[in-house]
Amino acid sequence: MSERKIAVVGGGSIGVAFALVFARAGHPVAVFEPESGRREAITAELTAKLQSLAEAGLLEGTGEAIAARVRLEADLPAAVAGAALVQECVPERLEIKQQLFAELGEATGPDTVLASSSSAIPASQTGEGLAAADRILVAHPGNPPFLLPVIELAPSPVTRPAVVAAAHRIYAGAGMSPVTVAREVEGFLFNRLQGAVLREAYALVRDGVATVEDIDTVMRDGLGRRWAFMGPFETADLNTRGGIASHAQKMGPAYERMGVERGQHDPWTPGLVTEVERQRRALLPLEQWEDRVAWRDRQLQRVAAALRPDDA
Ligand SMILES: NC(=O)C1=CN([C@@H]2O[C@H](COP(=O)(O)OP(=O)(O)OC[C@H]3O[C@@H](n4cnc5c(N)ncnc54)[C@H](O)[C@@H]3O)[C@@H](O)[C@H]2O)C=CC1
Ligand SMILES: O=C(O)[C@@H](O)C(=O)[C@H](O)[C@@H](O)CO
Repeated sequence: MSERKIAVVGGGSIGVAFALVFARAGHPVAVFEPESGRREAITAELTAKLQSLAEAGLLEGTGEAIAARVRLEADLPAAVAGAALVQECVPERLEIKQQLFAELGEATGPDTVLASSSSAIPASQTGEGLAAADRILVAHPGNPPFLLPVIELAPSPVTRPAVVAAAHRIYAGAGMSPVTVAREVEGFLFNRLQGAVLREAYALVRDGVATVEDIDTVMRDGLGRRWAFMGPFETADLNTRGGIASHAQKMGPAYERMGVERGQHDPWTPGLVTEVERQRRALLPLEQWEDRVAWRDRQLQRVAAALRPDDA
């Protein structure tokens, strides 16, 4: 549990979710939301989410005690005063974020981490020209962050490493799974991966290959089940005897042709496959492959049981 204050700026979908994440971890949370209708809805939304988590057995402590740590502040300076970290959760519009971060730079001390929830806008754009740019980074969650623990930390080239480390500690301490994006790109990791799937899904509908419903069924009843507990590399590694190098040999040419069809020629070159194989073998020696495949199937059984309809 941490007593360090967190400020959430923007009380919409993600702002309320982040307020829950940090309050659940014991932080006092200040929320600044300028729109009165939204502000009036925040407490009830927070309470409802906490109650649902408690009913699912996913809450340590009482919802009331957690909600009591969240306070709505009437103005921005009061909300961010003394905060260890500010989580920006305003609309995905560069001009709004740039204006806000200019205000945040003025209203906070040199040790306050300024984190943007942005889905795709790099910190180098959000903090462009600001003295506080060296303490701005993107900390992008999946929605909702109180149930999807991954958070991708995307610093700009001028973000101080100590700021990234401080952010990592705070998010990890709040039960999240921080990953650090090594080089600044639009959309970071989560939305680049999600975008690759969505681009193909839209193209398949455009070309009359499948319906929206059938494509979602392939994801829900297929890929999504495996991806609920494995990433794409571990999935491929366990799909093929011999591991991911064997998978690349068997499937690489077909995936390359599919990419060319979409105007994207990114072949899995021998050097790239060697590097991916090196990283995978460091995580799972081939002699453990059979055991890991058995683990995979046990996990899929758990997922199947969890998703079984209540009236089954
Ligand atoms: N909704 C989602 O699935 C996810 C959203 N994000 C990102 O999080 C950010 C917020 O997204 P949402 O919560 O969905 O948006 P939202 O529209 O639900 O909430 C934004 C809130 O910010 C308030 N706001 C507007 N200008 C403000 C200002 N200057 N200062 C303080 N508050 C202000 C609005 O009144 C509104 O309540 C966006 O950058 C979005 O891309 C990131 C991950 C997932
Ligand atoms: O999909 C998510 O949860 C996030 O990666 C997002 O950024 C949002 O979906 C975003 O694309 C829509 O606000």
